[in-house]
Amino acid sequence: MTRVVAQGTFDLLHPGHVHYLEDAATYGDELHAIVARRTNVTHKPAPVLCARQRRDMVAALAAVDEAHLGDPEDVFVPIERLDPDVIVLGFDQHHDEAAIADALAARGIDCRVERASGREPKYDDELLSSGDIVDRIVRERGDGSDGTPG
Ligand SMILES: Cc1cc2nc3c(=O)[nH]c(=O)nc-3n(C[C@H](O)[C@H](O)[C@H](O)COP(=O)(O)O)c2cc1C
Ligand SMILES: Nc1ncnc2c1ncn2[C@@H]1O[C@H](COP(=O)(O)OP(=O)(O)OP(=O)(O)O)[C@@H](O)[C@H]1O
Repeated sequence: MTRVVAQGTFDLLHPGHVHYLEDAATYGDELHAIVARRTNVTHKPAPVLCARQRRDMVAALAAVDEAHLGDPEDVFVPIERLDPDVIVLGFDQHHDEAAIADALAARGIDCRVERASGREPKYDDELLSSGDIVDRIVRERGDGSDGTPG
């Protein structure tokens, strides 16, 4: 059995997330998804949804065998427990493959690091970004200041 790990924030699921997880699943037999804790999402606004809700939605996707809450402090704790054969990074994730490979080697974890493919929108109006979904909600539902009902 080849065990694969994917990870991300997975706030407000959209087809880009589904693409990433389906692509990651093709790297092995069993896909585990790690859901980032709010305190570790420092490179963009904090997620709207709590970590348990994000985990439960990711776990409901067909490509995912198990979804796990990330560790709040040490991101390598779940990796040590799951002991994957492959970690598949998202196509646009800021993580550096070589740095992760070095950290894995330092901990004696024998695991390769791959990068998933991206997914283009299928049609004009498709939103493939949690941040863009939030922006559209704020713009179109807003607080009533633009005349629309709050
Ligand atoms: C191998 C790996 C393991 C990770 N494990 C965790 C974890 O246990 N807990 C956590 O909060 N974040 C973890 N992260 C970090 C987040 O998933 C990630 O850095 C980021 O916050 C999510 O970014 P994105 O949703 O923009 O892709 C891990 C990242 C990597 C690369
Ligand atoms: N269009 C897409 N194609 C492929 N993978 C995607 C796409 N959008 C997101 N992903 C992947 O899903 C994973 C989790 O994404 P994340 O939770 O950061 O959502 P996001 O919508 O990209 O966030 P935001 O747009 O708010 O920065 C990341 O690895 C990311 O690469």
